[in-house]
Amino acid sequence: MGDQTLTFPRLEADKLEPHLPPRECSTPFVTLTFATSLDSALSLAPGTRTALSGPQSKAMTHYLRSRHDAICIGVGTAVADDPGLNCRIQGVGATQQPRPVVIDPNLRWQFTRQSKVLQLAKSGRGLAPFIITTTGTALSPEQQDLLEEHGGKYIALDRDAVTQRVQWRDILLALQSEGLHSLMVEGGGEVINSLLEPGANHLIDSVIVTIAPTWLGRGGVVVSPARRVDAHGHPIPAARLADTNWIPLGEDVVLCGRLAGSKET
Ligand SMILES: NC(=O)C1=CN([C@@H]2O[C@H](COP(=O)(O)OP(=O)(O)OC[C@H]3O[C@@H](n4cnc5c(N)ncnc54)[C@H](OP(=O)(O)O)[C@@H]3O)[C@@H](O)[C@H]2O)C=CC1
Ligand SMILES: Nc1nc(O)c(N)c(N[C@@H]2O[C@H](COP(=O)(O)O)[C@@H](O)[C@H]2O)n1
Repeated sequence: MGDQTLTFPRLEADKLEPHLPPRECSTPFVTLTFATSLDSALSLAPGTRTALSGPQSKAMTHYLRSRHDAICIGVGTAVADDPGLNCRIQGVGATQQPRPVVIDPNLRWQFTRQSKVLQLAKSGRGLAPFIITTTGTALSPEQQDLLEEHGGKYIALDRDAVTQRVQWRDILLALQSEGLHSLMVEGGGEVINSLLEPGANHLIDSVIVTIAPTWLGRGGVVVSPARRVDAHGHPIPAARLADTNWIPLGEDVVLCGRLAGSKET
């Protein structure tokens, strides 16, 4: 995605409104949003940045960023994309920028002063990231200083005793205590697939997916949550959307909905 200022028409924004966090929300509102190909791929290969959204749906993503307190990605995406994670919608100023959140349990992201997200923070066009890591992981004092100099910080959380992962519920609670009440989870594949699992998907309030009219081919990073089975061991769908709204935007279509059965309505 480039650096130019974007606009998103009011008419299209109104169609998204039922799928967005309320202007004031106290509990964490979670929007799962990403761009996918027709073969459910986020990118051509692991570690590869791939443009899928057309100009209109790209502007839509930035409009979504303007409507959330924070944007969450996994360390795989941070390393692959060197993302900016700011909002480039015209008129959105420094004080309205979302907080980037990077889940990096093992401190694999070797960001530098040249990393895009820090450059944007330095120039007042975005915020420095909060990096979710795990308790007991040795922080590098140099990385910590660099992060804090730009206004970011590390947040260390305990791993779940069984999965050895940081639990989504704990991430949301930690962000809430930082005053971040709405989160858009952008990716990548592992992060999205883990959020769609039965133990976590009740935390998702809204799903907004850009579908681009292209097949990326095998070998890409794919959104495909773990297979579920019924009481007899027969396969059942992993998840399904309800209350769907399909919004054509240029050559893409934006699919909005909520996860069927994961929350009481
Ligand atoms: N089209 C789109 O909209 C988007 C595309 N992308 C693309 O996706 C690709 C990256 O995806 P991927 O490689 O899957 O990496 P992810 O960005 O999903 O990061 C995965 C890593 O995050 C850490 N992690 C922490 N908590 C969790 C959790 N609960 N579940 C899963 N992972 C967790 C793990 O790190 P550790 O192994 O150290 O524990 C894991 O390896 C890139 O190519 C990027 O361009 C990314 C975002 C959006
Ligand atoms: N909505 C959307 N469409 C695509 O085609 C994409 N490749 C992505 N990727 C996500 O956006 C991040 C890059 O953001 P910046 O432009 O650098 O701010 C990238 O890291 C993915 O999270 N999204």
